[in-house]
Amino acid sequence: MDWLDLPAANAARGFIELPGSKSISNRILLLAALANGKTLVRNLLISDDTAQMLNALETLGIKINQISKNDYSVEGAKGKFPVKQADLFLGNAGTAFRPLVAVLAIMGGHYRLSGVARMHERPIADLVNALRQLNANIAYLGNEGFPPLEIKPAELQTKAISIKGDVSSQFLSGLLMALPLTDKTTTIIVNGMLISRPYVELTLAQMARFGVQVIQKNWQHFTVPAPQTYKSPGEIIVEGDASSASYFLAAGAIGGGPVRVEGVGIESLQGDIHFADALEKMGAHIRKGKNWIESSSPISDTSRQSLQAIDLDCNHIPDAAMTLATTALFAKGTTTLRNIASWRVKETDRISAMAKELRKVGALVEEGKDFIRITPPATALTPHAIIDTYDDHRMAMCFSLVSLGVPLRINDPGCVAKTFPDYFKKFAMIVHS
Ligand SMILES: O=C(O)C1=C[C@@H](OP(=O)(O)O)[C@@H](O)[C@H](O)C1
Ligand SMILES: C=C(OP(=O)(O)O)C(=O)O
Repeated sequence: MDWLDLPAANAARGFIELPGSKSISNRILLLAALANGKTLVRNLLISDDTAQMLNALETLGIKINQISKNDYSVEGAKGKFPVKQADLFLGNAGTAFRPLVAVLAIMGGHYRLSGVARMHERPIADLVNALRQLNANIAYLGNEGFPPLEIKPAELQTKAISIKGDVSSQFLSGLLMALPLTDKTTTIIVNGMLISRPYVELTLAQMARFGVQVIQKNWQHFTVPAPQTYKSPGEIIVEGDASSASYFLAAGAIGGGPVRVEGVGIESLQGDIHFADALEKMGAHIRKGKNWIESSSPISDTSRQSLQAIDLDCNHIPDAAMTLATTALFAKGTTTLRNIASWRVKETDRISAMAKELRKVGALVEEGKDFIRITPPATALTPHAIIDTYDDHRMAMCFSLVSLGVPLRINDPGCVAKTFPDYFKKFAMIVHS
């Protein structure tokens, strides 16, 4: 295993152009592949997760051309993938795996979908159960309730279906994107709590860009008129990734700043732009524009002051909330991040991984089923900790912030390739000693 030694830095300031949003990139690729007409996708995120989606779509017979580094043209297949039989490997990309299961279940072909070992531990039963209500033919090839899956052709029955929303919003997003392609209108009822709601809003917004409408009564009741056709909007520019922005904004709030991220701003639909509001609650100075956000440390008349701890329900920002956990190391008091049960079924058990690694730098940490509580060490952070990253890009990126206090080693830094391959190069551009 390789590692990266980060020296201690005492300031953060600068400007970062964000890579494209993972969530938007993979939605746009899928919808462009299903659309009528050719779509030019600009500023696509180039990372493991988007590579999984691109490879899968090409395997399914979609013609995709790379025009320049981040610009791709996608030839839409008018709602039907040309290839009717395929084995797809999707790594650990939830934004590829979940929507593709939903779309392929209604495609009338024979498909197998698998991923890395961790993907085979990430639940998918709620989505499979919803699709089975439509009479989709889906079998578990390994453990019941988890990938890998096999999908076979089936005579679909359209009707009202229900889905649970408390494990992952990606199941509902997948259904919403797939159902317009069926023959008849379906109603979806969400049973119980819907977590990570901004991602469902993002799904509906991307579908609307392709001319497809969903009638929504509230967040528990959706009617998907069908058949509908996705129509290429011609050109789409993918906005910057708001979750990736969180590390730089936190650095600005901890290390003086200003740090400005360019690519997302007040008009963004990505839920993770609200990470900036959480930083503001901690005392950071935040400025926002149409296409940028900037952070600086709290300033008093006389000196730079430290951040304050917060107690926050993080259900709306599940990914950026992880950044709050390491930012809490630089805040006065005890920070509690609540309503984060989904962390346990993502790239790793993120509550347990975060607790274990935070303790290595001297924090006092309490964890529960759906919360984490962090008190920074009374004196100073422990220098030279060796941080394990659990093949979780966000663990690696979050812990880079510790270098604003003390030097540390980050094991397997390459795991950032899932969403941000040149993260550490960009991080080095804004930290100064
Ligand atoms: O739909 C999406 O693009 C995502 C939804 C969220 O997952 P959950 O809905 O499982 O919380 C988020 O954590 C993930 O990184 C991306
Ligand atoms: C949870 C994440 O990824 P996925 O899309 O694989 O669910 C993430 O990027 O933090």
